[in-house]
Amino acid sequence: MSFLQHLLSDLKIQFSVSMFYRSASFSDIFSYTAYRQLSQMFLAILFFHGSEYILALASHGRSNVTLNSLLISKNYLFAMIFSLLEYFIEIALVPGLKELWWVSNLGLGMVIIGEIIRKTAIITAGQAFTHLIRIRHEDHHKLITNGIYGFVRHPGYCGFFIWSVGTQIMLCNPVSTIAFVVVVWRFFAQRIPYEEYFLRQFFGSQYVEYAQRVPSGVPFVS
Ligand SMILES: C[S@@+](CC[C@H](N)C(=O)[O-])C[C@H]1O[C@@H](n2cnc3c(N)ncnc32)[C@H](O)[C@@H]1O
Repeated sequence: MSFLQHLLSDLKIQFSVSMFYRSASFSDIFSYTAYRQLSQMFLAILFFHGSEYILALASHGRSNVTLNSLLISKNYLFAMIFSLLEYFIEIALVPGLKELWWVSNLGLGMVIIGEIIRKTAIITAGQAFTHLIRIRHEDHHKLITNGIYGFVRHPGYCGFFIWSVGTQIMLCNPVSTIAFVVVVWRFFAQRIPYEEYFLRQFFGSQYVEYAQRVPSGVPFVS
């Protein structure tokens, strides 16, 4: 073997060895678990907000859509930052908690199902689905009772509830899971009666009959 071949093969071995040690120490700090769960979280958030915005553009047109349609409020940002802090603290102190893969995969399933329910609602309602609750009737606003609205009256909220709680179960975050259930449920428990007050004004007995026949889709909200 020539000198050059020796040198190249030495370099190859050293490179492989250093790669091995690099990834070994890297995996001690940023484990596969953290990498996978945080990537799933990042993708879930990116897809949720991106698709909300794109569907709002498709239904209402560019001139009627602002960045508010990304649905990123201060409270929401606070909740997500809190949940990431919880995740990092727990993975450092009790890493075994994050290894409950059946829990994490259940959360991932909820994220996917919640997303499907919400986006099906947005597509079914079309122009009737506005991010701000309508308080004045517009001629083109028709009552939607078909498709997914035939099973629950508030599939958009039902989907978001499942999606948001699912993100926290996916991260195996016990504190944020409970906090998200309480906060998101309270938010919809107040919003639904307010929204339905106007829907009854717009559609009268047609809405009353619909509300009697079809459940809200948010637990314990009639
Ligand atoms: C953010 S969207 C949520 C819709 C619904 N609550 C849901 O969860 O799928 C709120 C807008 O949808 C309208 N809306 C809600 N239910 C509706 C229905 N069944 N038919 C037509 N418009 C509806 C309301 O007037 C409001 O402006």
